[in-house]
Amino acid sequence: MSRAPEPWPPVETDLPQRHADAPDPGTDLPPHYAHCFGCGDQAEDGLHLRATVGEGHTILSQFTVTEAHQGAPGLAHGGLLACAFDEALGTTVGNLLRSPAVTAKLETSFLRPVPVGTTLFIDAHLDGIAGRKIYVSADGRLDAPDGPIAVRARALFVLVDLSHFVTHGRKEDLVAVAKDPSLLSHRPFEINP
Ligand SMILES: CCCCCCCCCC(=O)SCCNC(=O)CCNC(=O)[C@H](O)C(C)(C)COP(=O)(O)OP(=O)(O)OC[C@H]1O[C@@H](n2cnc3c(N)ncnc32)[C@H](O)[C@@H]1OP(=O)(O)O
Repeated sequence: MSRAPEPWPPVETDLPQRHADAPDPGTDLPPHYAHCFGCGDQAEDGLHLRATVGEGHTILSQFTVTEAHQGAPGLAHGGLLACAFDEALGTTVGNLLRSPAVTAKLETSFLRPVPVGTTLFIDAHLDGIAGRKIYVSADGRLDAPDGPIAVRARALFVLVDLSHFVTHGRKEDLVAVAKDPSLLSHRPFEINP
């Protein structure tokens, strides 16, 4: 299998415009949903990823690998690392464009093992937009913002209407959110951006 990088983004794109209401660089972002496996503070054994807005088109996230995240003894599970990148990339799209979007495609390259106890520093970047398609990529570094790269990811997110979540979400969870809106982040999306 060739390791030659394929062109990225794979189609012609425009540079995404940061939404006028995107949080300022340096802002620490709250969990977007309390029960989100990636960032939720009520998701036991979740990743508890924390994200801070960076300059330009970037968001910096970090999470610490725990015993609950193992694949092999003492090492993070690769699928779980992919989950962390899905979250970090989705947070980047959602916060900088202020529009709901879902992951359509996620590609991860695992370059180094990630031991339990490691903190991964994930630097995610909005790369391009083509209609509803948003291209994003990220590097994950071991134990420091300038540590060695352990994981790389790139993804296609597709902008969706909020009705996507109402149509497909489990009813009892939607009802729970309606009863307690604090389960969701306090920065609601615009319905018609
Ligand atoms: C602040 C908020 C923070 C949020 C963080 C959350 C992080 C976590 C994010 C997730 O994990 S979301 C959950 C996992 N993803 C899903 O459940 C999505 C499931 N898939 C779908 O619902 C639909 O397939 C989807 C909305 C992605 C697309 O369906 P649509 O009918 O709306 O659109 P369509 O199929 O026409 O695709 C739109 C464009 O995207 C392209 N596309 C869609 N899926 C693709 C794919 N897999 N590969 C390549 N291209 C793809 C498609 O070809 C097309 O390109 P063109 O506009 O050029 O024709």
